[in-house]
Amino acid sequence: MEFTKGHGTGNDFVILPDPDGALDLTPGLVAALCDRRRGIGADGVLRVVRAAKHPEGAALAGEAEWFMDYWNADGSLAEMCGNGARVFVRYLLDTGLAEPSDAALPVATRAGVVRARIEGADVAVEMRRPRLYDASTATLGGLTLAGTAVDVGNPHLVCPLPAGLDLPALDLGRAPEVDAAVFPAGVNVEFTAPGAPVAGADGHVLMRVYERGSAETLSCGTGACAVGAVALRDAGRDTGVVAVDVPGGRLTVTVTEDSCWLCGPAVLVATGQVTAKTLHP
Ligand SMILES: N[C@@H](CCC[C@H](N)C(=O)O)C(=O)O
Repeated sequence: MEFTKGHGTGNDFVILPDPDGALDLTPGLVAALCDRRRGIGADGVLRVVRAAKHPEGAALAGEAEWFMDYWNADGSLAEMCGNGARVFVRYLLDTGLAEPSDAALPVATRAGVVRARIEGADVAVEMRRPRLYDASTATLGGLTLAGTAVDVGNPHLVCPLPAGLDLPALDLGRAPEVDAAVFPAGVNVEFTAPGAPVAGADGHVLMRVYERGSAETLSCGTGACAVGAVALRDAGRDTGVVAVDVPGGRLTVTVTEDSCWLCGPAVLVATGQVTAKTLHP
């Protein structure tokens, strides 16, 4: 099996080219590939498959040639992955599966079609506008934090830390406890603190994330979009630009009237061959 390894602000992926949807990708194989000691190691898998050849992509084949079949490291599926979409587009362009053009490149996902463009060394992806829909809480150890539930195609809970709590000191070694009635399918939880003003941005937020299906990661693109939307709401704004600093770097989130752009670096670092048999004892 041929693979490429890539990342966006340290959110890393094993990319599997499978244009015709021939690969028997299972939760067990995904978890084995993502294992950081016994496999290649990653936060998730991106299968690159023609939309027409994937049961969940076929309906979108008229709008996008490629379907991003995204899997979390534990072998679960997710609707959307913002950094994954940016890395996916980098892969399509670098391998010649898509041509660079001035027009935005459409990619089909479980959350619908997203559109991407290259901005210098960065890849920007336009996703749906985050929908803030509820108040809830996350409990970490003995600490319960208030947060806002946000739908970015996948579910998020954004919890700003009260003054006096140190973001780097949070222990994200275990999953935060959340309200299963609000998040029946689980949730990605973002913890935030205010950042110093950044030129050209309406807001600046520092973020750490505990991802559903992948534990703590160095970055989460949809999470950054959720965080950006909450920061704008808290500043009394509907639209604007927010710089979101994650442990893996900086993402720029631009919330417009009807969509959300996520921009940042997307890098391919290695290619190789892996044998499913070796991964599966
Ligand atoms: N890291 C991703 C989000 C991946 C999916 C998430 N863990 C979920 O289960 O919803 C991103 O960059 O958005």
